[in-house]
Amino acid sequence: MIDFKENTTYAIIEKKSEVTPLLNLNSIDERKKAAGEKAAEFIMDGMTIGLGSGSTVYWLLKKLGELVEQGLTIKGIPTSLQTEDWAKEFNIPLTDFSQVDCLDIAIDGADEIDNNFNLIKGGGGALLREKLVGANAKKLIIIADESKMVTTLGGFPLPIEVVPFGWEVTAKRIALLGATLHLRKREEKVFVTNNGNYILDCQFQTIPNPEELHNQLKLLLGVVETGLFIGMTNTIIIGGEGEVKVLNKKSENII
Ligand SMILES: O=C(CO)[C@H](O)[C@H](O)COP(=O)(O)O
Repeated sequence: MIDFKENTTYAIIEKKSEVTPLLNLNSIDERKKAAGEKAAEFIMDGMTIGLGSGSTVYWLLKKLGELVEQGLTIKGIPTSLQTEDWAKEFNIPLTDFSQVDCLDIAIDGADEIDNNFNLIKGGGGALLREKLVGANAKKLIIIADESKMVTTLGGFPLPIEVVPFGWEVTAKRIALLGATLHLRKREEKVFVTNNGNYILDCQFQTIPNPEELHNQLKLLLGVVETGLFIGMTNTIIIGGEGEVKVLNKKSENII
């Protein structure tokens, strides 16, 4: 586990990182909830918001639902059908990219976060829509419990979305890059993404250079998108033991 207070990677320049002590954050779920609820503080009236996917985002949506009930005016673009269902359950108004060119903010979970705030995403299979939404937002905030923080990516098998046709040959080409992989299944049936594609879960030994690997993968015919999110976020909110931390990445443009 990384000690953020002593790790210089998280030197604060743009905005001070912040640690809010909270009691009783003992379980992973409580930490996810704390991170999700903290993220709601970044939402302002009138914003259009990219709504990520996963169990941490659930808590954000629940909180946003409460704020909407109290009069907050927002619109969200969901990154999965599950998120769309939750947003509807919490009465969060929705929109889409036919109405909105650029989102004010997107908030999403992650499966792994490295020292440089690069991410592995796609554990829930929503990586393509998540990347589209994150890439079309002015700011992407990542929310997670502390267990997602790693020094180097690759402990979590990298999800890669591929077209169903010929997935077997696409898988062989990915394996040549050094991965052990399998086709994702749920209850013994092939898992199909919200875009009608398949997911290959690819275990690389480690991923010391995520950008290079992402670029290599994207050159392979049949690969739709990878779960590597590189340089897309400067802010992560981490629920840890007894506290929630807002960490801002050191900006390379500021001396
Ligand atoms: O990338 C994702 C889905 O595609 C999720 O954001 C990621 O899997 C984290 O999920 P959780 O908050 O449930 O741990």
